[in-house]
Amino acid sequence: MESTAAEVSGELSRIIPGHWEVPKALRASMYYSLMAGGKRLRPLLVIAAAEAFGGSRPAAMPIACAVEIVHTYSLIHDDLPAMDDDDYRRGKPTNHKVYGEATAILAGDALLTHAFYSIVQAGRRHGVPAERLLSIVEDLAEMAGARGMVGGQAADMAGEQGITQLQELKFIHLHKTGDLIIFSLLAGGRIGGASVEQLEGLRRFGRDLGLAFQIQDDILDLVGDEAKLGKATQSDVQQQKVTYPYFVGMDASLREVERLTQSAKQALVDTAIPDPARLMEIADYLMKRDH
Ligand SMILES: CC(C)=CCC/C(C)=C/COP(=O)(O)OP(=O)(O)O
Ligand SMILES: C=C(C)CCOP(=O)(O)OP(=O)(O)O
Repeated sequence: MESTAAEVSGELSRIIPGHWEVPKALRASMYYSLMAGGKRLRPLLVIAAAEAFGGSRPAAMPIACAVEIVHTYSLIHDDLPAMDDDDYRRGKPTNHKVYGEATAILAGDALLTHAFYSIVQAGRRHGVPAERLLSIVEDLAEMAGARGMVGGQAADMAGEQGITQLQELKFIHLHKTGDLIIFSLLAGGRIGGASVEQLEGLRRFGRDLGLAFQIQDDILDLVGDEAKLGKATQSDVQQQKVTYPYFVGMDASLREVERLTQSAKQALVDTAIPDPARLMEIADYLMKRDH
């Protein structure tokens, strides 16, 4: 997983074509957050899902980069004063702290737009059929936008004054975090030529994995090590956020991460996927992660 993540980082480091004339501060700000590290979880899922069906890694790579580009934009915007107002991300000062709010907003905008350019490169350079790319573009527009990640973030912002029901928090988790994880799996599956039933299995896997991942993020927000996480935890912020353990307690939250991870893996067992080992491995790794 580490070497695949390093390969993704290598690709991300040259994502903007060299001959494009891009204002210096904008280019620097985009690369600052893209290259600040991060687990590269979503690209790993794209590649593992593609390879689970015998899909080619070079063909999956532009899609893997696209989802990390969207994720990075979402973190830049999430950290802005108008949203979470965070000072640290991926172990470094947040984008707006270094480049200012205007450039940080524009870097996010440019990254989001660039994701669609990157998806198209899978067709231009690696011959991925246009019909598959159309479905991938459609999925990304749906799952990163108003019905997906942005919708989840909007619900999160609206609930800042106090979420009163676990059901509301689950909606936020499913969309602000889960949808991009589901997208990654579906896109990888599409690159590998997965059938409709197999895509449904990947969707079930992604849904439970995404929920487990965000509950784990909430747990680490309370008991995690800031140095390892590279971002502030609740011990360090003014306003306490309503997180999963707030509703059910820490022990039940840990058990829920385990239950959802098992349920995610079961979705793969129930679906005929030629080689699901790497996807299973990622699920197990995420359950034990400390950053
Ligand atoms: C459209 C936008 C801006 C989407 C942001 C989506 C997102 C998953 C933010 C991080 O959530 P978080 O605040 O729970 O995580 P962290 O602890 O990493 O800040
Ligand atoms: C969706 C959430 C919880 C925001 C952080 O995502 P990651 O934990 O994947 O962040 P990086 O490793 O990419 O920095």
